Amino acid sequence: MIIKNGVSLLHSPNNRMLASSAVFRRQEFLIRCLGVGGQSQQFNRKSMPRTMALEADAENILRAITPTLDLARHKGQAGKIAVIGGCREYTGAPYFSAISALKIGADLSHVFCTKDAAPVIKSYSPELIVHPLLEESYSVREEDKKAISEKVLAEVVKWMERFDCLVVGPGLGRDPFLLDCVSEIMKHARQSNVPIVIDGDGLFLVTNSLDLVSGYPLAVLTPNVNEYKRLVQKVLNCEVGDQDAAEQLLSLAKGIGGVTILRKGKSDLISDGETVNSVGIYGSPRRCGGQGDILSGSVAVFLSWARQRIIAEGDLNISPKSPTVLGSIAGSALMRKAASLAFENKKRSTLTSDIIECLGRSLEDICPAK
Ligand SMILES: NC(=O)C1=CN([C@@H]2O[C@H](COP(=O)(O)OP(=O)(O)OC[C@H]3O[C@@H](n4cnc5c(N)ncnc54)[C@H](O)[C@@H]3O)[C@@H](O)[C@H]2O)[C@@H](O)CC1
Ligand SMILES: Nc1ncnc2c1ncn2[C@@H]1O[C@H](COP(=O)(O)OP(=O)(O)OP(=O)(O)O)[C@@H](O)[C@H]1O
Ligand SMILES: [Mg+2]
Repeated sequence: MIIKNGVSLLHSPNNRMLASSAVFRRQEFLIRCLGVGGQSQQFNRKSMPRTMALEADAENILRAITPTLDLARHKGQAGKIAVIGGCREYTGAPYFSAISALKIGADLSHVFCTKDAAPVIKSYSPELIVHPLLEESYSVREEDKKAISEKVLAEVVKWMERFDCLVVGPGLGRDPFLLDCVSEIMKHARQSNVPIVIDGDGLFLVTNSLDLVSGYPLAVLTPNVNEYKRLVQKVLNCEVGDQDAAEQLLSLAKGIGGVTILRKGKSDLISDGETVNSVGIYGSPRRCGGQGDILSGSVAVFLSWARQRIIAEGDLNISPKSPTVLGSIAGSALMRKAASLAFENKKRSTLTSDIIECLGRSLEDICPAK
């Protein structure tokens, strides 16, 4: 392993899974430990026993990718996000994700949800653009399914080119017909090179249909404890505790062809199959539902911003380089800072909406608007 200017390269000599993988090719894996200001150190392969994830310099990354506010910019340039989610049972999750994207600084936030969910989501906020497009099996006759599926896809495709990022899954539900339609939407997004953040029931879908994301470098998966467990069982055919956490995440991201995975937990761990970063900024001990939804909207915005900057300016002179990893680190850090701030005020009664209210101030503390 080499640690140089806060960036460490390492490998895992005991990792049979990686060693046996066709893609391993003896390369070394990058683990970021930015901002530690440590001495450069050299390790050879044998002296490094296992993969480690070291803390990312999230605040610097946030500053590097957040666009300045400029009177010359027009609506849409700070990001257009679409959330695919929202069904009869769950209307909060897509709302939390989409409104978080706006509160962080995206210009436009759309929600594509089922017909039942749309009026409810619209009533939470006039800021969101809500499309009542998706259908669940109960409302569709068997003989109409093909035509309806084509209509849904055609409607979403009309908008697709305009989006900087999709978030697929918050409150989507697991209806098979609906998930088939969403698979087609994802295939189209992929053909159009639109980044996709996949969370909640979107992870249920891709765990059962890995081809939807496998090998797509603009995909970010944001599993919670249960979602991660299901992915590990499916892809690595083992259990979560069977391997060191960072090493297992690296194998998993590699196993899905280099997608980025943000494993949520006490510390968030992020890997694209080449690097492992951790974000352990103090968050909140409250685990109320909906915090993962904030995270998905947050990652979508920062990923869009990182990608825009990289396309416009080339090398941003920060590490890591990948826009999906940068977006994940920034999204995680901001969510955790906002959760900590909300908890300071609300303690045991902290709710997801309290955290959303703290997103703006948390970003302002790191990158002031002026
Ligand atoms: N207000 C809303 O509309 C919300 C809807 N949500 C949606 O609900 C759907 C299902 O998401 P879930 O997160 O419940 O699915 P999971 O598969 O993660 O959870 C299923 C079950 O596991 C339990 N569980 C969750 N986290 C756990 C942990 N850390 N350790 C042990 N057990 C745990 C839950 O209590 C639940 O009974 C998704 O579509 C999601 O987006 C959630 O995002 C929460 C908020
Ligand atoms: N033990 C923990 N300590 C501190 N922060 C945590 C912990 N677990 C999760 N988080 C943070 O909370 C956020 C949401 O993670 P969580 O695991 O609750 O997602 P989720 O189950 O998908 O949430 P949702 O209810 O929205 O579906 C993440 O950004 C993560 O950093
Ligand atoms: Mg979730």
